[in-house]
Amino acid sequence: MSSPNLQLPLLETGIPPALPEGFLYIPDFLSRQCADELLVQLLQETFWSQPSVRVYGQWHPIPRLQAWMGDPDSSYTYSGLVQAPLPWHPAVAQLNAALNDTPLDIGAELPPLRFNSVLLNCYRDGKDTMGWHSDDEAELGPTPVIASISLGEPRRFALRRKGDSRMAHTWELSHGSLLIMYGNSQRDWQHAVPRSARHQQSRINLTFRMIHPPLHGSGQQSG
Ligand SMILES: O=C(O)CCC(=O)C(=O)O
Ligand SMILES: [Fe+2]
Repeated sequence: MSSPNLQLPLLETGIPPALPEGFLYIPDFLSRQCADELLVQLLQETFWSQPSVRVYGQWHPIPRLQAWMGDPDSSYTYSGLVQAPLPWHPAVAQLNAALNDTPLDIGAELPPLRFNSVLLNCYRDGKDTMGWHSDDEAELGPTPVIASISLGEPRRFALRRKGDSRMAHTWELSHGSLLIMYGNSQRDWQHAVPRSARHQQSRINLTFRMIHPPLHGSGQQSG
């Protein structure tokens, strides 16, 4: 997949802040055309579902749509349920291959981008959200590398330090952007996609992950 520059206008918060160690943001990872095509294709062709998760003893449907894709051995425990992955959508497999081939020279100790699964989230509009969490489940290993690709309406992404309820960083993840979380990002930080009244369009986010068997994690996400 080629990735010439995206020429998107700078959005209100389009200039990302200086990010803490463990976060790398590349706004123009995909070309505009590639991002447009992927968005339409994945909105239509993904087997989206809206699972329920248990929060303080009560079951609630998650506030967005979701799908897991990956190699057959990459099942994942999510809020106590073992999730078997869907097979790779060809376009998502191609994106994974493109990530594998992406050279990242950021002067940090970043292992190669190798992933065996991807979690897709579809935010139908600004009412769909992702609550504060870290992707720190045991099967992701102690210092997971997660590659997050955003398509569609830019939504605000927020970071806060674990143990501190104040938001420390927030910026919009643009159409076709790539955010890499690595190192101690999941140990030290939580992230979220807050609800937003002014967003009306759909957004898809793909988080590529490497899931290491044995698969005995107890992943909990706060919706
Ligand atoms: O939608 C996003 O940008 C974040 C998704 C996320 O945090 C996750 O899938 O764990
Ligand atoms: Fe996450």
